[in-house]
Amino acid sequence: METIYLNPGNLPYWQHKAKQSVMALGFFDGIHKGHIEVIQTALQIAKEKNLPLTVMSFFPHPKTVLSNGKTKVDYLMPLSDKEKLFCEFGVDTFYIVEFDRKFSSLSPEMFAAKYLINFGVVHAVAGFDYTYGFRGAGNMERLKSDSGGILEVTKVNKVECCGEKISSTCIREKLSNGHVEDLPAFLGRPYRISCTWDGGALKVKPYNTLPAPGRYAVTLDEGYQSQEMEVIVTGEKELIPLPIISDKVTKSDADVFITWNQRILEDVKDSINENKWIHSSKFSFV
Ligand SMILES: Cc1cc2nc3c(=O)[nH]c(=O)nc-3n(C[C@H](O)[C@H](O)[C@H](O)COP(=O)(O)O)c2cc1C
Ligand SMILES: Nc1ncnc2c1ncn2[C@@H]1O[C@H](COP(=O)(O)OP(=O)(O)OP(=O)(O)O)[C@@H](O)[C@H]1O
Repeated sequence: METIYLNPGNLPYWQHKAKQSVMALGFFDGIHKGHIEVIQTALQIAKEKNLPLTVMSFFPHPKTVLSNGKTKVDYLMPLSDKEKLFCEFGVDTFYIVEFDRKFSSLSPEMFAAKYLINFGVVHAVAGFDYTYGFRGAGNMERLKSDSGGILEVTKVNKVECCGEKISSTCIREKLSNGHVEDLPAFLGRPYRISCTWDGGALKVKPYNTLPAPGRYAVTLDEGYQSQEMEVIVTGEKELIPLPIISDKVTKSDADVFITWNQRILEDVKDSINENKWIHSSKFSFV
């Protein structure tokens, strides 16, 4: 899979290079079951038409840009994880448009012309609530006419869980309430974040969001080995591993993944007191 960052400077070059494709559209933070339905629908159409599958997303999040940085978005995954998942799904090209004020003020028709038609898109796929263009005025009902009737358009119906639309927003809410055990039903897999282990602390990498304070059962994955353990998330958003680990994790500055299985305790004060020594001394897993 090829990942292409689009900005006004390189747009003509990539428009010229682009081949015909079926394109899935959206921001896709966290890649939940609704997003997967959009990608799989687009993949099926691409196979039927014998065309490559492309995805067009944006970065940073429109809410952050349009609030001049005042609204902070708790990203569910960094772009690198999104890239890996899209690659596994069979996406051929992942376009990431630099979302800035100038781009946001494009009319729906201009977006369709410059970013879809001029990119060789013959069929666009997005969810029932996808919007585009200045003030989000474009929607799935008008995408065909915004493209001058050229595009074929497929609208994916709402994917729900327990009567609720699955969305990145509701996953962020579950995280902020510590309900990590609910997330597999929304994501289709458990919630996972990337960290680095420096031999003394677990540091959360940028564009990953911790759940609410509490004590959690997690799986720590170091690439070649994984182990069940517990961690504490403090009110200061620190991530403290508890030393109840079976195998040794020896490497310092290692990239590790934490999969969140269950919250065991909501109130972390007792857990932190029990494990005071963790704060006072540099420790390694035993
Ligand atoms: C060309 C373009 C212009 C946009 N302009 C705005 C805007 O002015 N205001 C806004 O809130 N969102 C704007 N958006 C964001 C969209 O409404 C929408 O949030 C984004 O395309 C992601 O769609 P999704 O949330 O359905 O994935 C724009 C998007 C595009 C593609
Ligand atoms: N539950 C869903 N069912 C069907 N399509 C969906 C669903 N959620 C999102 N989509 C579609 O997936 C694409 C990406 O959507 P987007 O990134 O806005 O997801 P979201 O989960 O709705 O995010 P947010 O909560 O920030 O609005 C869009 O085409 C959108 O319409």
